[in-house]
Amino acid sequence: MSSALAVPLDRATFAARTGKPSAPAPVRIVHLGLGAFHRAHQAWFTDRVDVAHEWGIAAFTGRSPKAAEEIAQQDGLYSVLERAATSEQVSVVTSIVEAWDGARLDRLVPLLAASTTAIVTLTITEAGYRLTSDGAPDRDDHVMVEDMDRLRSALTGPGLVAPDFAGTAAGTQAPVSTLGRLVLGLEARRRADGGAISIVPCDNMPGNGEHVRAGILAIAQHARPETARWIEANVSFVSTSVDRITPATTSQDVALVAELSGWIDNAPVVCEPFADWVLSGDFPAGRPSWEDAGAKFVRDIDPFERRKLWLLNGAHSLLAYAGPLRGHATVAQAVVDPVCRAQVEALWDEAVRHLPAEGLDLQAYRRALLERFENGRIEHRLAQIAKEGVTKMRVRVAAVAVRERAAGQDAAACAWAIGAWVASLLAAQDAAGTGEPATLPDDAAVAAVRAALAGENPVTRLVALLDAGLAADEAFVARVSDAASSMG
Ligand SMILES: NC(=O)c1ccc[n+]([C@@H]2O[C@H](COP(=O)([O-])OP(=O)(O)OC[C@H]3O[C@@H](n4cnc5c(N)ncnc54)[C@H](O)[C@@H]3O)[C@@H](O)[C@H]2O)c1
Ligand SMILES: O=P(O)(O)OC[C@@H](O)[C@@H](O)[C@H](O)[C@H](O)CO
Repeated sequence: MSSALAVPLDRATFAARTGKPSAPAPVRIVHLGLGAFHRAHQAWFTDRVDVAHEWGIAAFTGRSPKAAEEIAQQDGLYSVLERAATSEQVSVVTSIVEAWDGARLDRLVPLLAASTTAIVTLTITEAGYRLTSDGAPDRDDHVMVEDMDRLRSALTGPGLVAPDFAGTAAGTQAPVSTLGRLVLGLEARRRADGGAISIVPCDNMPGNGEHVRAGILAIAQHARPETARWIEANVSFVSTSVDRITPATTSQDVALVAELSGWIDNAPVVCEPFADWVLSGDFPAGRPSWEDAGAKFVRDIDPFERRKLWLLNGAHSLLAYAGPLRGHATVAQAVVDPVCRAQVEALWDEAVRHLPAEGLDLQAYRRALLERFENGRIEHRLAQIAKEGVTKMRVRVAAVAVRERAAGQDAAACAWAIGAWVASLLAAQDAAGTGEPATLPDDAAVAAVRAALAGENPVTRLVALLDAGLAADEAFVARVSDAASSMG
């Protein structure tokens, strides 16, 4: 269809054209972090299975209100453009029924308190949790530190929650971090006797359910021990491994969606056809039958998580740093570079030594990953993946290196990947010239990265940001240093 004939996407027009219900489903899921991935994954899974129209999602942005404003103008509707190597298709997702700025605590808190709300999902990026690697609130993060104190005075003060919550939200006591807001909402649920609920983090972190549980309990314990006890007894934390390559949407994608579908949609998402969701944990207040769209519910999620983080995400991070140094801008370009590809394969050889041989079909998984990476219609920018390198490299590559070294191996491919990260930071610093601060990729740990780059033995100090044991391992650091020099 010509995009000139396209019409704005909204619920009434969509219902009239398709015969689908025009009334939104009731809110039973709250989502925090209304970015591209939520729309391509959890909202898409829910949309596919919710034939009875029972599971509406109220989605909140994490930082900027922009995505919420765009989607709210379309009554929550948006298009998913699935791009395979040789074909593409567009579908409209209707499961998001409300879209809000995350700062709208006057809507968030009552929803979290309502007994009709059964599930909270999150995609706020790894850094957005503001936790240390062991799940403790990050005391070096001033937002987290200030929120913990705000919550302590808010939770012990009178008149915090509904019906007069809007006034408090505008006041100084309102938390600004996502976990702070969540603890506030859980306290409101406790006071409202809203019952049990599941929290389902969907970010790329190992043991994400347990990790977030530890953080939320520590924040609540600091604010009000009674809140922490209620959370322990009533909140189920579900761990997940999530997978669907979803790059940031471009203006060309917006135009293409109008051309292919006839909808003027200012908030489409683009992703690959592949989608995977593995979950482990309880849903005491119910859940959509996500398994009908291919989700898997397992007892032990650990092998699935490690396979995905070490193979898919590990390779992504390797390419994100090595690729630009070799002139590439996207995953599809970098993965066909013979040097990068050989290093990806070598990294995978190291990682699979620490994965169970049974049940994961590792050879087929690796072959499929290469095909997915080579899909040139998915323009996955390496610069997007390179952000938050410290958090990502810790769990995607350093975790494998630690196991390799403990097993007496040289961990050469892990060292090469970490060397690429180091080389990219050193190159950014050099590019800045004398006296100018380097323009480094976004990273919550950027101050520590800058300090490491400015001091003596920058390679050792950078490796120390990933793992102290690796930094003390002279042979390993020498390999990282050699790899970085060969790329610099
Ligand atoms: N995009 C993918 O291919 C993909 C695949 C699997 C998992 N994920 C997970 O989803 C996360 C989000 O990816 P996306 O593609 O939706 O990104 P995005 O940039 O489109 O959206 C990120 C969302 O997180 C929020 N956010 C960012 N930093 C935050 C902070 N410090 N505090 C609170 N909220 C914050 C933003 O406001 C936004 O709502 C990733 O970091 C990853 O953990 C993404
Ligand atoms: O989303 P991030 O920033 O955690 O990581 C970038 C990519 O590695 C990631 O988004 C993958 O594309 C995704 O995990 C595939 O399922």
